[in-house]
Amino acid sequence: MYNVRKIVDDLYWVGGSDHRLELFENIHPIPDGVSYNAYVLLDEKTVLFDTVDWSICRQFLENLEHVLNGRDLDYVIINHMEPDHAASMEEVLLRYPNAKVISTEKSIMMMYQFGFNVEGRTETVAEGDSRCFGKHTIAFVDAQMVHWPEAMVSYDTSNGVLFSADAFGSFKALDGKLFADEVNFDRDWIDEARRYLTNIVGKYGPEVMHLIKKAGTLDIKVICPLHGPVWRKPEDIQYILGKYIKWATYEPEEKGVLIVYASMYGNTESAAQVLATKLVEKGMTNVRVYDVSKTHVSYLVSEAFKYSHIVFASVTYNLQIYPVMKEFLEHLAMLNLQNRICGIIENGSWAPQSGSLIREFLDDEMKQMSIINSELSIISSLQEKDQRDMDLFVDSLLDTMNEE
Ligand SMILES: Cc1cc2nc3c(=O)[nH]c(=O)nc-3n(C[C@H](O)[C@H](O)[C@H](O)COP(=O)(O)O)c2cc1C
Repeated sequence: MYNVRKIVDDLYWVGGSDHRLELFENIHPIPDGVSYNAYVLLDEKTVLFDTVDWSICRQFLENLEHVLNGRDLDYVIINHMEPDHAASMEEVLLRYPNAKVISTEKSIMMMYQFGFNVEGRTETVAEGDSRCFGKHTIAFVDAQMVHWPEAMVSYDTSNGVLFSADAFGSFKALDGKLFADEVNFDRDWIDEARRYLTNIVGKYGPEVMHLIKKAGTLDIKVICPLHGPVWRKPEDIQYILGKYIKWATYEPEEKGVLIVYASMYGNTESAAQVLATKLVEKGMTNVRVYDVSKTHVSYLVSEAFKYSHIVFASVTYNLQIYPVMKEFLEHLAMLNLQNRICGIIENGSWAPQSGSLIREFLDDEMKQMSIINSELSIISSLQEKDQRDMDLFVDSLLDTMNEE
């Protein structure tokens, strides 16, 4: 059965939600599912914007057929070639043999790379080009490295609809609620939107800002992303733009302390909990504590983008940083996270090394990660004798709170 929604006059959502996939990009857990969005414009010509992941291809094709309602499909505009959006393209071209594909040169090259038979059916566009389909004229804007090199966004100059590719997307299935104003986004969606952006696009902050600057010249009324809700209210669009600007410029959303610990037998964990208690007792209640071994790194990355301060508390492991903690640090570096205030707590029972190694990593592999001047080095377990150092550590963290 078809399952479509009208967005504005002439424009329909024909995508779908997927609760089956365990790992997005075979890395990121998606316990709340994900949506794959595609859109159909009915004008003098009919235009499909992007397709969907194989997993919901059948639903998508039923939706497409229903909205076309016996009409032929004239164009397929591909904004992004990642297979979670382009995988069903071939099926569409087989079923609609008159359809032409409009996309960037790099995108069309990738179509051949992925083995799609598009011979004689493609039309290359670049930034500044536009195509008229009747009442609606679509302008094309480069979105290179948001987050692939071939990406573009499409803008309907007649109604202000921006087809934003992966920008402004989110994990989490739609489950019928297509519009951001149909959910409590700041309560129920923001964490999955942040986890999606920071892990999938986080590395490309400058490119996201470049796209946002270009989008700033457009009179955007509706944002139709490839995942997650559609944005149609000015105040909602301002809200998500504000979040994107913070994430893309690596600005923390909140003044607070993210404590991530690596502990095998509970002593470093205990020290992390003592730290949390002392922070709260001194009035800093915006504290989150995570066990690096038990929390998927995509959640830790997302939290690291959210908070202003990060404490890395790690055991030493065969003279190295605990491997799972090192992996977390490497994810942060790969995603270009920067501009955070950090604290380091090390634990070792004969030759503690993790503290100096974490400091070295933050200094050498990341940017503007300022480390508070007091460090805490624990020998096996936190003892009464360590209280003073712990209190100095807490005060040093809090002092930087006021500096910002
Ligand atoms: C497999 C293993 C390797 C360790 N390697 C080191 C080491 O190289 N240097 C050191 O000082 N302590 C080492 N330790 C001790 C831990 O760093 C830590 O002091 C101990 O696990 C207590 O902390 P926890 O209760 O948080 O795990 C090691 C412990 C284990 C189990």
